[in-house]
Amino acid sequence: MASFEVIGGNKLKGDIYPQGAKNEALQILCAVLLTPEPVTISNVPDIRDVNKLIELLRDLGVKVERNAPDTYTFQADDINLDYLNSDQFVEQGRAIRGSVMIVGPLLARFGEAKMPKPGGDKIGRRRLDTHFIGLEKLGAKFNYDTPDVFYSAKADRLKGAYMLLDEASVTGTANILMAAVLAEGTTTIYNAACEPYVQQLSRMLNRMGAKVSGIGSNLLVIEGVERLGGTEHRMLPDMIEIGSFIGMAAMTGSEITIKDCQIPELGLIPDTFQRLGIKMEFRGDDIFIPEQDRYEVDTYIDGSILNISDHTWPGLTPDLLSVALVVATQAKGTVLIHQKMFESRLFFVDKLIDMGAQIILCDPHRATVIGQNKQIPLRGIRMTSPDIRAGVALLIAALSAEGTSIIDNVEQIDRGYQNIDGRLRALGAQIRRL
Ligand SMILES: CC(=O)N[C@H]1[C@@H](OP(=O)(O)OP(=O)(O)OC[C@H]2O[C@@H](n3ccc(=O)[nH]c3=O)[C@H](O)[C@@H]2O)O[C@H](CO)[C@@H](O)[C@@H]1O
Ligand SMILES: C=C(OP(=O)(O)O)C(=O)O
Repeated sequence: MASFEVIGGNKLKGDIYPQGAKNEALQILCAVLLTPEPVTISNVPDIRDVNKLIELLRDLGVKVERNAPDTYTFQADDINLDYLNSDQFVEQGRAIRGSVMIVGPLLARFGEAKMPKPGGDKIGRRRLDTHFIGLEKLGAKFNYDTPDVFYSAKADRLKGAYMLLDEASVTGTANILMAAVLAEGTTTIYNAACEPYVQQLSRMLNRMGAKVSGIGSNLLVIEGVERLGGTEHRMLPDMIEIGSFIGMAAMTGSEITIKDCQIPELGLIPDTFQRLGIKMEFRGDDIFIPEQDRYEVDTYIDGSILNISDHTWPGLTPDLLSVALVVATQAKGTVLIHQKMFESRLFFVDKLIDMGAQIILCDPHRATVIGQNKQIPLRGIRMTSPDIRAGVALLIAALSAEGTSIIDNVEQIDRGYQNIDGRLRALGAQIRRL
């Protein structure tokens, strides 16, 4: 297990480029299974979860060529379905959340798929009913009854259907969409997730010859086609990384420019940090965060305490609440952070409390943060990164803290942040991988 040693309290300065989006990459990579033709993808982040999925695809028979550090060509013209029965596949599938999205494409193209319970963060219950019920509506038959939680599914040609999802699951929508594009007839997915990731996937599928409409809304209509062809696709910048950098700049009182952000795709993210008091300027497509020694939390119009909570897109993504929470610890004012979707994502506040933050964990979903207005800085401690976003929030806390912090289990951070220590050092951070 690797660790970071962080000597906090330094101001950072400079430009930083966000990596390609992790959660988009996991969808887009699975979509290469839908065609025997080459698919070239650029702005692919060099992070653990994405590299693990690329390895899984390669082992499944996909030809993988790395044309540049962030660009790959994939060709799925010789898939070895027997690989799905191997122990190695089970191990790979269990290691990442995104692996579940091979099921839709495999069912659509080959009529069968297998899948262990996928991995990802242990941040609460992460059920897959939405995926499976949607695929069943298209005609797939699932077998769930295995003691080692290994799902298998079969289908003759899938048939389009109407479905109202019980929740707007992000990976669930992507999985069903990737199956529906090759189904016979029309599929309607109502209460679909509409994150930029799903929009990007839909546009890529259309470039491959699919007929997806309603992109960006919660009503997707898909007219099935016989086959899909190759395409080129460029990943969006990672909006969660952009939000993390905004929070990091504020906590460390640093002047930072986040380059090429595709600002129109960020939804409520900039607004949320502005409500926490962080000043920013949009300079073309860059976000400039000026040096600020203090920032003050907004209240509602009637003067009541601000509540920052997650919601399905276009609401605020749950993946940034840990960062918003850590930023609030040094703001002037009080904020209620309400994590509605996941029940185990706020427990990391214990570590922030050990660092001196004033937080009341009201219940597993809600924490009240009483900001210190930078009068009492956090202090460095030794801590463990419990999940990817809590990990980055603790890293931001450590960068702002007085003294030295050690963060253990940084593999969690490496799942989604490319060479984070190197990139932060380039901004002047004192961070070392142990
Ligand atoms: C690989 C990937 O892309 N992971 C993301 C994806 O996970 P993933 O696709 O696994 O998450 P889902 O969208 O399925 O659901 C996330 C959680 O929110 C709950 N839920 C979901 C929708 C809803 O309308 N109401 C509701 O309560 C679900 O029950 C579940 O507990 O989306 C999550 C929600 O944005 C993000 O945190 C993850 O980073
Ligand atoms: C929870 C996340 O990832 P995963 O779904 O891969 O666990 C995340 O990206 O914040």
